[in-house]
Amino acid sequence: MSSIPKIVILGAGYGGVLTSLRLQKELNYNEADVTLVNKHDYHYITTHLHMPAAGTDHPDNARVSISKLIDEFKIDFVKSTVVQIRPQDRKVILEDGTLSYDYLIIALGGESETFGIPGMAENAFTIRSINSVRLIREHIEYQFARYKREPHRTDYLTFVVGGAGFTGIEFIGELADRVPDLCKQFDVDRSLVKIINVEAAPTALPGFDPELVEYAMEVLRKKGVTFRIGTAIKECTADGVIVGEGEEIKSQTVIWSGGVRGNRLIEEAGFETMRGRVKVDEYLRAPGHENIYVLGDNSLMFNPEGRPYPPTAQIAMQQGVNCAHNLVASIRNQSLRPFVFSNKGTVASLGKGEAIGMAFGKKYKGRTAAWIKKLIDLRYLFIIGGIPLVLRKGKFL
Ligand SMILES: Cc1cc2nc3c(=O)[nH]c(=O)nc-3n(C[C@H](O)[C@H](O)[C@H](O)COP(=O)(O)OP(=O)(O)OC[C@H]3O[C@@H](n4cnc5c(N)ncnc54)[C@H](O)[C@@H]3O)c2cc1C
Repeated sequence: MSSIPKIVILGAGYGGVLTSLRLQKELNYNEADVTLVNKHDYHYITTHLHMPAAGTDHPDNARVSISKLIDEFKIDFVKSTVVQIRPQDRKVILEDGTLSYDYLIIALGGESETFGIPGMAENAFTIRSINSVRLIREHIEYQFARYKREPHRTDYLTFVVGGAGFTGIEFIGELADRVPDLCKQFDVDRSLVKIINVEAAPTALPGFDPELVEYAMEVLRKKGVTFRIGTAIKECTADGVIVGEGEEIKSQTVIWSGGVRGNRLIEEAGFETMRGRVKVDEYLRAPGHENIYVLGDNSLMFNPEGRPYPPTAQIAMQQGVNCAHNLVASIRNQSLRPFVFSNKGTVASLGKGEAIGMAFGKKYKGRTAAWIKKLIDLRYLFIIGGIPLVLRKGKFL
């Protein structure tokens, strides 16, 4: 190891940003050389992306410039795309250069998991980044404009959302709120617009309390959403989806939110993975690599009952804090701290003023849950950017 250890953090999402912020606070001058690499020069607030995707908010409100978050005197930021991780050489290959490291933090976020459904990767949209939601937002408006030119094509006005997990449900809530405005803007009869949610599992929002799930579905049904729960999508084509026993739902807009996997670069680097996620040790390190930490959607950890923790921003943030602590401890030859997840609860938005959630050991729904969701979002802004960021972005959340 060189005299000043080199720490390279891949990805400025929830895990990467929290690791960076903690390191810049805890490390002493010249104790380590820290580099943060990210595809874009902004951090995006993934938990907010369902709004710009549906068009109920502007994409800019879901992103923050990285230079406003980190202290560039303490952390070098490199805007680049990682193309290869080479653990055997302790190097990371970027699209425009190479970085060597003593400690590596992999926090590149997840990718959409299509479970091999034919045509899904090619024909469906996914809600994963600022660029992906810009596309969805524009596409939705375009369908209304197209319908006005070809009024026999009602498939332009049919929106299929695959998956009734967190992302799918939050997006549907926003889309259902957006539709009346679009109908007004394009002089379209609301009854012609269909929002269909198709979910293979026997319930929407698995893991949520059944009473809250029923409430959520009722709220969304009242907004005009049709649920096809317990129905698998067999294929996605350029003309729609094939579901169940071969029924075709014609649609020009399929949004897939049915699954998340880890980043492909991790498998390609030779790490052992399950759906692209590395089963990390109690200190968040990849097995056999004491100098490589894997966080957030790229890591796999199990709860005391032996079930994997779902990939969430909440766990990614807590892992970032723990990872920074362990990096500093490693450099100072102190003992590492095992990661213990502290579940603060989960809230799913159902559109304006409506949400369901479990927090502080209690169930919440309606306006109260929507307020808790807002508080969670504001807390996040405060953690990463303090009061100035809360004042700048908070009003949009
Ligand atoms: C619509 C939606 C709503 C959600 N709502 C919630 C919620 O309410 N609560 C909750 O807890 N979780 C929620 N989640 C899940 C949560 O957003 C993720 O679990 C969380 O973002 C994971 O954090 P991460 O640090 O692993 O990765 P991410 O936050 O995804 O960050 C990964 C970063 O790596 C960058 N990157 C990727 N590939 C490369 C590359 N090759 N080179 C360079 N940079 C790269 C990306 O640009 C990104 O900045 C939601 C997810 C979605 C999609």
